[in-house]
Amino acid sequence: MAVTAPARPANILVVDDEPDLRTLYELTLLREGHSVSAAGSLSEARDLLSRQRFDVLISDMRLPDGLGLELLRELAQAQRAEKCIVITAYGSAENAVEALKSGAFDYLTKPVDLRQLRAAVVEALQSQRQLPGSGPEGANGRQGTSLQAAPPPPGGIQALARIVGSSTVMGQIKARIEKVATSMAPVLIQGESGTGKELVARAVHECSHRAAGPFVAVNCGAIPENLIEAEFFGARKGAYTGASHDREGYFQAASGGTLFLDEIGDLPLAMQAKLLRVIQERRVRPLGGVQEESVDVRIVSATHRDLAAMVRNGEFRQDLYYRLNVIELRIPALRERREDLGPLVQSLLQRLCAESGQVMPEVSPESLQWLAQHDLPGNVRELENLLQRALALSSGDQLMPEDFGEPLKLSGVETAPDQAPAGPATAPAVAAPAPDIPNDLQQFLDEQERQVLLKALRECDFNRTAAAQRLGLNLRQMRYRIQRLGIMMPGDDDAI
Ligand SMILES: Nc1ncnc2c1ncn2[C@@H]1O[C@H](COP(=O)(O)OP(=O)(O)OP(=O)(O)O)[C@@H](O)[C@H]1O
Repeated sequence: MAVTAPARPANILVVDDEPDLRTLYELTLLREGHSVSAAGSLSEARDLLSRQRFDVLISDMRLPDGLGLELLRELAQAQRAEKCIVITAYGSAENAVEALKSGAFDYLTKPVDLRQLRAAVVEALQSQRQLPGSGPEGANGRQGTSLQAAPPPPGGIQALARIVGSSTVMGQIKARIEKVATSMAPVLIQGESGTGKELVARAVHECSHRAAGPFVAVNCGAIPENLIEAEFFGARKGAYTGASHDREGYFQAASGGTLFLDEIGDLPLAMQAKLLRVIQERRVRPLGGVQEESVDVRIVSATHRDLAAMVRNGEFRQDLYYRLNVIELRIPALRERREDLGPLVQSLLQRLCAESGQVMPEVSPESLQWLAQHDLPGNVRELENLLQRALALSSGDQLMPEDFGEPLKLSGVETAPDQAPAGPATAPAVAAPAPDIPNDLQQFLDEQERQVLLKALRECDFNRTAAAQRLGLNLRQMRYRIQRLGIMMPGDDDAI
């Protein structure tokens, strides 16, 4: 873990029943310029906490008169602003997860690496959002820093504003994003394809104290299995044929920031085990490397699949699920929050028109009704594609239902009657049914292939890997075909 900036002098309480360790932590923190108080038990800690406010509390998990977690819960209940770092025994995943769930900012594993201790304190202090003039003032400072509902940084406010939706549930999700952004706990975002999981992940990053660091998005389903380890952990020169120089992996690239693992359910089982180890140890060994490197990333993952069911079926490791799912954000499908449809249509149209330099048309009430009647299994992404198509087809200054068109039907390919086409790729309408003997065989076959691909993609929630499997193709062949046929696959720019 890299210590990036020196911590501002802070007021820290260390709770550990081992006098030697207590002294070690105390000296380390004093050397950083902090004021340190120490306690050897829960009751001593409670006593100090009742008389003073601290910036950071560092507590061992097991104390003679109870668990460090009790302090965390009491502080949370009293809405106190102390950031808590818990020290857990080596290999006790349950405690680490439990601590994060109870509101700890972060945890450290024994034996504590003092560099990690210093780094965790720096981060905890950076993550404390201060209202102007409300900064903690050291050991003898003001009586109370209680929880301040300061707004997120400007980038965070913008990222939250990009998530359009005024439904109650979206309001709750935004409030939760703000809240969870101030800790290091892993976040798992679940929701159907196109519901805005990546937007949410970015907002978590932008609202966090890591906003100035990188946000690295990885589509776990798009990496060929033989390259996955090098892509994640980096590779040393000569580690495999063609590795002509040292290469950093996603973990190194995201250092100091957030690593967004999209489509985590697509991660092969062997790789799941390796990822778990990295998360637990906070260290990676690049492929072909001898030395391990410490990693400093916050992990946010997402999936449109039912991970809990995958765990039950043995397709996803339970221990990894447990580690990733410390904080869960579930994004509802668009059909479950239809009140968001109107604002989304307006906002998406605005963006699409600005991008294409078009004057923004009005949307007729009939069009809105038409949209509301459809389930839109591809959610906001499908809505975006429908609007793009309507913009291309519309000739007036008002979008009408006919501009959204009906699904294209070609002989031998069934398209569900209530499903609108997924995007502009389907826009070039074939006015007449295909003739028995086409004039242009290649064009005819391409169109057939395009329809089959679109149908498979739609049925697999636009997941390329799943659609490829369905069609007996590998991912590379699928991607080649999508590109060759000019299918405007939603989220193309997300794919790695
Ligand atoms: N609430 C929203 N407000 C504005 N735009 C949205 C919203 N939700 C999704 N979008 C837009 O829809 C598209 C899909 O969003 P995003 O990529 O975040 O979805 P996703 O859930 O990650 O999809 P997938 O599971 O396929 O990766 C993007 O263009 C995004 O900007």
